[in-house]
Amino acid sequence: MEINALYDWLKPKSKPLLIAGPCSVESEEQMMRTADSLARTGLVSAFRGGVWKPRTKPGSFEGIGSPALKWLKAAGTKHQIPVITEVANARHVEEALEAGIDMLWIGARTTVNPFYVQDIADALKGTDIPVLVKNPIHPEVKLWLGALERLNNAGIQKLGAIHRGFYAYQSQPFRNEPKWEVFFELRRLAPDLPVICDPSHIAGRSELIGEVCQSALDLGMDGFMIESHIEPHKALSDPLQQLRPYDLDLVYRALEHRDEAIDDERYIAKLEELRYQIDKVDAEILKLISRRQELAKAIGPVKYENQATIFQMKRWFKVLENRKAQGLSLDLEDELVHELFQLLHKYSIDTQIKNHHE
Ligand SMILES: O=C(O)C(=O)C[C@]1(C(=O)O)C=C[C@@H](O)C=C1
Repeated sequence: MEINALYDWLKPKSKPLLIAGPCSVESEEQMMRTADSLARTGLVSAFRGGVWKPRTKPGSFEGIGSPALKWLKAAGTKHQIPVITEVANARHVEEALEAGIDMLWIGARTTVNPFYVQDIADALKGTDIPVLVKNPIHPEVKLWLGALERLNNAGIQKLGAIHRGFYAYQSQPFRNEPKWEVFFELRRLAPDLPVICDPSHIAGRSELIGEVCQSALDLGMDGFMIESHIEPHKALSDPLQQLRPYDLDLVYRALEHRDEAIDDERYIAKLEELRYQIDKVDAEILKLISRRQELAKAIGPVKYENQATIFQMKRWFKVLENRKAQGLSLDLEDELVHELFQLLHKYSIDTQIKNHHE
């Protein structure tokens, strides 16, 4: 993908980038008062505001719709700050462009559907408006990238991704699971793509937003889109996850900044020493995994000759239970051991199936 560098198209008021504004634009007064307060922080590089809101249940507040576009735009014009809203179809795109909205985002529930994304991309042909794409609700990195590629193919080069977490049945303590590993994979596949974090949708509760922001910075994300409302308790959508502008300012200023590359000799020497040891441990792990796979390969024919199933439930439950207990005594997290052995077991089974078919 041909992607323009983030700060070529969005002048930052602060770094990391901060986009903030209400979940929904509810009235001219609410938008303007929120924007006035946010502008006073001197931190906000763009105002966000939802105009068309995709809600889980019918009967919830679904946004003011088109009339709210001009309230959002007016707030931006007053403070000379670009404004961004969510679009979910070609009609939204046309209306947003006509109202002079400066940037667009595509929501998680739209990113999941290539038909919707293609419609939006077609409607954007011939423009060079910046577009940010939220991750699909489920952790499918190729679908996320696919949406960005559709926009890129339509000529949009001012692109970015928004990591807003992933739906999980009973996610705790957050509303959406961060699954940071999906971000690592996105970075690997598209290293030049700006990625910002939406801690409001991950956290779901305003008191957890600082913690999520710090994690995002620790991992090297480029900025944030955070929901902020002048009076969160009166918000018509997502009241629990919106911060007052004053509190947003406190949260942002408390963050500790990090850089991927640090130019300090002692730091580099210490890092290299520890990485050398990690390399050695990894080599041992790989040798052991290779031995485990060899044993799995040897077990396959024994089962085949005796018409036994490859998957052995009782043995597998015992393995898992026993390894978790061993892990506990080595101070390893239960989940780490669980996931690790799930993976080893999966490949052990795969190799037995493959071996049998060869
Ligand atoms: O014990 C076996 O039967 C194996 O094939 C090994 C193994 C494992 O990898 O640990 C793999 C498949 C079975 O479901 C149970 C355990």
